[in-house]
Amino acid sequence: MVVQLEHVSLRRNGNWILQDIQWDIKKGENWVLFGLNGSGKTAILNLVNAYNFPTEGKITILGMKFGKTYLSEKLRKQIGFVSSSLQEKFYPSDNAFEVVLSGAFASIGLYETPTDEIRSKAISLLENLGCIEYANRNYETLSQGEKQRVLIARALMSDPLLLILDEPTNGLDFIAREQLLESIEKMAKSPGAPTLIYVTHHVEEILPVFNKTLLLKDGQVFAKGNTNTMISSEQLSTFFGLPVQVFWENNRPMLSKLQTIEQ
Ligand SMILES: Nc1ncnc2c1ncn2[C@@H]1O[C@H](COP(=O)(O)OP(=O)(O)OP(=O)(O)O)[C@@H](O)[C@H]1O
Repeated sequence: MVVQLEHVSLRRNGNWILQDIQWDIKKGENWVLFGLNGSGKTAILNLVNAYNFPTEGKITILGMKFGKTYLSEKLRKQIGFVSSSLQEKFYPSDNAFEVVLSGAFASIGLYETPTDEIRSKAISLLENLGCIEYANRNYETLSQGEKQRVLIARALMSDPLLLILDEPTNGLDFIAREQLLESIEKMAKSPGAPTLIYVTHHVEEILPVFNKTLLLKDGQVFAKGNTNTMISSEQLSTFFGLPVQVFWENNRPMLSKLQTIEQ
């Protein structure tokens, strides 16, 4: 089991943000965590990353039970995390290559001298993710889409067993989004790829490699299972409380509403 959440609940300022979450992620599965704004997606990720501890319930990640202790450095490196909120944390003067290299040391900024092996690994990840041509550019000069790809390459430097992609297409235009999704699909299909969790509130971004989906609503699991059953007109109409239609084209879903939404 890669991730196991057993009856997990989280309370903040007197409110239950998550309630009784049951979620098992097995090797060979890639999950979409789908929910509207405020449904608790970030709260779940913060638990899986061990940034927060649950108020109730048990969490086991990569065979390690989380208690009220810090994660070992080793386990921390086995969980990759890519989020647009990370983009602000790098030193503007670091180039893309240095940002990727820093992933080998789980550091922001480069303080250790990378070995030749680490350097060649960074180069091949930059190539695989289609960012080699801007490897020497300052990170701050890259577009949002370019930054996201560099961050994925960085996360892969430590050979994570679990990689969390938190709304990675935020702020991307259609072309940049599709390019990023293609890179993610290629990476997910490559040998030794990590188990993926893809967090989104856009149905259109769900790639065929994401065979499982958890629908999160108001801090609770609304439903979970195979993506094609979860992302269906029937299931999503109940989920949104609004009649919607899901169309599948080239193994990708598209969503359209069937009536006006009352404000
Ligand atoms: N420290 C806190 N105290 C009180 N409420 C909180 C706290 N942190 C989060 N919340 C609330 O918990 C709910 C879930 O928040 P969370 O950020 O996990 O949602 P989300 O699904 O990631 O949303 P989005 O898609 O908008 O990022 C929200 O209603 C939020 O206001």
